[in-house]
Formats: sequence, C-alpha cells, structure tokens
Amino acid sequence: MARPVVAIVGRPNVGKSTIFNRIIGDRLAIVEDKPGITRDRIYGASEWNGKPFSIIDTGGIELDDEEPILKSIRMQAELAIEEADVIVFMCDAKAGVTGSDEEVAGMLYRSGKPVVVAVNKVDNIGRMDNIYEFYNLGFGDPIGVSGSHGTGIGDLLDAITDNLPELAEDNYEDDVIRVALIGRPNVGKSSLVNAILGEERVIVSDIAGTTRDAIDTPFEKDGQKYVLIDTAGMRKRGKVYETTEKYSVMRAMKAIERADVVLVLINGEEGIIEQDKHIAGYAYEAGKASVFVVNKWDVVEKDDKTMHQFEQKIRDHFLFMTYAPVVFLSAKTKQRLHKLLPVVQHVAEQHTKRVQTHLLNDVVSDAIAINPPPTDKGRRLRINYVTQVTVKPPTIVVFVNDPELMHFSYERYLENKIRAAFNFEGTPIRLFTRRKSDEG
Ligand SMILES: Nc1nc2c(ncn2[C@@H]2O[C@H](COP(=O)(O)OP(=O)(O)OP(=O)(O)O)[C@@H](O)[C@H]2O)c(=O)[nH]1
Ligand SMILES: Nc1nc2c(ncn2[C@@H]2O[C@H](COP(=O)(O)OP(=O)(O)OP(=O)(O)O)[C@@H](O)[C@H]2O)c(=O)[nH]1
Repeated sequence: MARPVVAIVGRPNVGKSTIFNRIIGDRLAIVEDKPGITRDRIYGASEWNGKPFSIIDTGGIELDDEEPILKSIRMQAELAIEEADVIVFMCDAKAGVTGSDEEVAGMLYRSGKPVVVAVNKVDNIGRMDNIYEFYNLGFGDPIGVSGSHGTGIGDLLDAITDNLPELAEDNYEDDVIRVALIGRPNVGKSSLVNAILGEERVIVSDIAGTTRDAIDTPFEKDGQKYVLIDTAGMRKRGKVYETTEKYSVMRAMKAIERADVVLVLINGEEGIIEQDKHIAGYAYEAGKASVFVVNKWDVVEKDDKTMHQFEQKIRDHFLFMTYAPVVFLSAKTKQRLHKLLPVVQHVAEQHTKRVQTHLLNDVVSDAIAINPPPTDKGRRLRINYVTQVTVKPPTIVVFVNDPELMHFSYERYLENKIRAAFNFEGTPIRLFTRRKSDEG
C-alpha cells in the first residue's frame, strides 16, 4: 500500500525544519539505524493514529542569489501541489500573515489540495491570540504549534491524518512488475526509458491501467508484463527546480511508493554523490526491491577491473543496500541493455517470495546453534519460532520470550543467515521481534 506524502511549505525561517524534526524525531529512534543511512534527513516516514505517511520538508532550497524569496516559495508550493497528498502550510505567529503568505495561500487554495495551516512560534498562551488572523487564509482552523517547546504537535498530526486520502491502489494485475527509475538530474532516466521501450516495440495496451495510465508506460518482454511508473513526470523538463535536491527526491517519492522494483540510476561518468544516497535510502525505507543501474558506461574508460572497482564503491557507499544487484549499461549505445530486465524480473520474484515456516525455522535453529542468542542481566533471549508473515518486502516475525532481549546485532545476524539460505537478492527484509504470547 502506497503511503501518502505530506509536504511542509512556508517562508524561510518560520520553523519548517524544526517542526519536521519534531514530527519524525521520535520515530527516528525506532527506525532501525543501519550504518551508512544518511543522517541529514530530508524526508521521514511517520505514523499517527495508525495511519502511515511520508513527510518532506521542502524548505531550505538554495537558489541563485538573485532569485527572490517569493519565487522560491512559489516553487515549493508548486511542487507540493503536484506531488503531495496533504500540504502543511507553515506560518509564523510572531510575523503574522505576510504578503507572501497570502500569495502562497492563493496558489494552494486554487489547487484544491488539502491544506493544514500550522502557525509556529506560539511559545506561550499569550501568543495564541496571534493565530486568529490566520483564519483569513481560508483553510479552516489554524493549528498553533511551538517547535521550540514541542507543543501543539499532536493537534497538527491529528489535522494531517484527518486529511490523508485513502490512496487508490493501482489496478495492475498481480503479474505486472511496476518499475520506477530514479536518480539525480541528468543521470539518464528518460534515455533509459526510451532505450527500454525502443528495444521492446511490443507496447501492450491490455494491461489493466487505471486513471494512472496516462503517466505510466506498460510493455511486455519475453512474456513478462511491466509498467514503467510515472514516465510522464520524467518528461517535464527545463524547470529550475528539477535541479535542486529536495525537489528531485520528492518527485521520486511518489514513484517509489507505487513501484515494486526501483532502478537506482548512478552516473557512471561522474560517480556516486551524497544525493544518490538520499534517493536510494528512500527506496530502502519504502521496502522496495532495488537494482543499481550504472549508466553511461560507454564513456567510462575501463579495463578488466573497472566494473569490480565500481561495484565496490557502490557497496561502500550504500551499506544499507548490499542486497541490491548492480547492472552496468549505456542507455545511449544500448550496450549491455539486455542484461537489465532479467535482473528486474529476478528481484521482483525475490520481493514476493514466501519461505515455508519449517524451512525458516531450520535455518534459524542452525544459526542459534552456531551463535547462541544474547543474554542481558542474566536472562537469555529464547527464540520460539519464526514465520514469514508477508511479502513485498518479505517480512519475518521472530517470536521470543522477551523482545527487550533482542539486540540489533543479533537481528542482523539472523537476517544474514536467512539471506544466505534463501537469497532474497534485491529486496530488503523486515524482521520484527514479538513476544510469543502476541501471536494469537
Ligand atoms: N521562538 C521560536 N522560535 C522557533 C520556533 N521554532 C523554530 N524557531 C526558530 O526559528 C528559526 C528558523 O527555524 P527553521 O526550522 O530552521 O526554519 P525553516 O522554516 O526550516 O527555515 P528554512 O530552512 O530557511 O526554510 C530557528 O532559529 C529556530 O530556532 C518556535 O516555536 N518558537
Ligand atoms: N554517453 C552517454 N550519455 C548518456 C547516456 N544516457 C543518457 N545520456 C545523456 O545524458 C543526458 C541526460 O539524459 P536524460 O535521459 O535526459 O537524463 P534524465 O535523468 O532523464 O534527466 P532529468 O530529466 O534532468 O532528470 C543527455 O544528454 C543524454 O544524451 C549514456 O548511456 N551514455
């Protein structure tokens, strides 16, 4: 199920990142902290009232100096209108309603998207009076919050979750592999789409699409049906904001949510940069199967070691995604292009694979025998049994005497043993520890 996307927009300095951190802060401690996952987060997954969503802070966009502030928030708003399901419009109680607030409000209003007005810096009760003028923006009750004190966040989350839409599932048949191509600007996403489609002229029209079909491109190859997700989004070119990182991440988020397999494109010519990690990290967190595609391989000067060395670099940079296979190709010359779809098909299979409980338990018993579970204050973790509860991604529950005794490192150990036995190439695995009595 795709998570809805929430975007925070507002003028600089109103406290967007402070509130963003308040919203995802508590969660971060719980989100498993895999080594290599980047720390300066610009998006986060959260959940409130049992409703999961992703949230992105669109602020802090570095534009050219001559770009006026108004232009930059206008762009934030434009992107949020296009990509977000709920928009949090952040204002400042100290500053009151400003001219640019009114302008942005007008844009948001016309879009018809659900908007929640959050008025920050309501640090004391006295300032509550300041929030009333924000009714004039026309979005119903403004929510007073204080990023500094952490007050009002629950009310804000209530308002956000009240407005979250039920996302319609794509109506593609189960046997269709939904593929998203992501990567920073200029890495060759559109070229690769064209290369894939140019190669496979059999574009089928009978794959059950929905309202989405205008932006997705279905095709079939060797009897396997695929849909390239949001290829229209990729074709929108030439806008300034495409080049700023937050915007490209936000563009990618929606496509990733709807995909089964995410192709993380890397520029073979330029190598790996931090921004690649943000985008790939999102695919990991969303539980999608992934393949690294090193594009522009035609222009890389190479000998027999180059490929191996490049793969090693990928492994070093993306420690949290060691499961993802790497394909080297050129969208331009179509060199090695034929290697791609078989890998996509393979990881999609792994992503939906179910392992029988008895096989899983055999592997875990062997793992326990080699390396017994940890003890804590004289108490030892006892693992009763394990079972795979779901797919996409494969999710395994470990029933134990006391989940508090499970250590992260032991969970990793079990995960590695399970991978060694059952492969699961290209897909993250989720491991949850539950008290045995929870099972009923
Ligand atoms: N008094 C007060 N100050 C706050 C509050 N929340 C944030 N601030 C301060 O406001 C300033 C801006 O906060 P940020 O969270 O960086 O604002 P932003 O909207 O993300 O700014 P940009 O990244 O420039 O778009 C910082 O100095 C914060 O400490 C609050 O509730 N009360
Ligand atoms: N040499 C070489 N150039 C390539 C290859 N793939 C794409 N390019 C070039 O890289 C540039 C960017 O390619 P696009 O396909 O537009 O990249 P994109 O990722 O869709 O870019 P955005 O729309 O900006 O996100 C173009 O000039 C392409 O011709 C390749 O495999 N080899």
